[in-house]
Amino acid sequence: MDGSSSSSNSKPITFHNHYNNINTSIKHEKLGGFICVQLEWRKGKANPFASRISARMGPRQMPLNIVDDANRLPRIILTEPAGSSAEVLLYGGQVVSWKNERREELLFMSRKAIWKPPKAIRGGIPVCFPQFGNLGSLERHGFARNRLWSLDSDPSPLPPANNKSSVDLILKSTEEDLKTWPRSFELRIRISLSAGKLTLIPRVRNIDNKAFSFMFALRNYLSVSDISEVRVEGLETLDYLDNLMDRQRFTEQADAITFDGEIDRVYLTTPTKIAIIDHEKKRTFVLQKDGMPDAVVWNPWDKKAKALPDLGDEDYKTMLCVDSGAIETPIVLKPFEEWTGYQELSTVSSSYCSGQLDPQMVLHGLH
Ligand SMILES: O=P(O)(O)OC[C@H]1O[C@H](O)[C@H](O)[C@@H](O)[C@@H]1O
Repeated sequence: MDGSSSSSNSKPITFHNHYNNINTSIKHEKLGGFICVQLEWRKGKANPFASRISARMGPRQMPLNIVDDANRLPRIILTEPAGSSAEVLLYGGQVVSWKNERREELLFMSRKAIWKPPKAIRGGIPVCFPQFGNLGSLERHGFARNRLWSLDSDPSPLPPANNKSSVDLILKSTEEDLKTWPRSFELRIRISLSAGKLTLIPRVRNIDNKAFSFMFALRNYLSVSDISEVRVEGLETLDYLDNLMDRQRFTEQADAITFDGEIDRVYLTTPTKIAIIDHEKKRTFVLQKDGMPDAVVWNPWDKKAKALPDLGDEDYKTMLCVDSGAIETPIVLKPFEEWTGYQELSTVSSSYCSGQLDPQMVLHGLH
């Protein structure tokens, strides 16, 4: 779906964009049940923010492709020439879909996901900030995943993004958040799509006058064909904290992680590459990360799945969370310091049967 193509019956309307208080001119058209809007930032004389956006985008920059879906949640559609796509919600700053050039969905989304604030959406790539799990006094996994983020007009020092395949989002502390977590921050994320690759660059800036620390994780709900046939390589011999055993520390003994029951572990100080091998699909996800030394592996299995109201009873069979995180050692920022993380998800086709896959080659970049 490409909202940048305007149709003859698309009529421009003007509305006040409450997501970031910018007046925008909109062309809208019906596309497969969505209202598709094409945002054209209008240079606002009295609005320095809007002027900055216009300056950044320049006259020839493609407009962002934003649709307001059936749940009234604005989502940004990213596309790239090879034909893959990604969809990102302002709600949670969350990637909710990533499809390859054959239009196959690569991320898991619960069939019972609740697409309504204040619940976090069960699937895609939720952002866990400033807390992971229950490791603190805040709501589980922090509040970032259930806040409405804004488009980020000034992603510097990153260069301006290509609006067709990339989007910059920002979340700032609200009055309400400051009551429970009294630290002023700016949390940014750049989400970029290229052929076979989805890249997320999160950043946290301390705009407070005192230092603070936080945990951070990108929870990757990967779509797999059958969890019993999946193996994860790259975490062997590492220490992990087992959330199912009061966070006791163990050392991984297996050659690779396979699944036959509930798992909820934080692997510590992992290599920068992890391979998630889906035998049935003959597909391997390669997770590359930086600035987020830990990796969480989570599958609720049958009992927990039944207890989660927004997860289908059988959904655990087709999902696996492998997260990038900075969890065991929280990140500390002095005033005006910024932390930057990096995550890249890509897929390679794989088959043990045909002997095409050597996991070591995938992990060590020899493919
Ligand atoms: O249901 P959520 O808040 O998304 O959390 C999902 C799961 O995440 C973590 O891995 C926690 O350790 C689990 O206890 C929790 O069930």
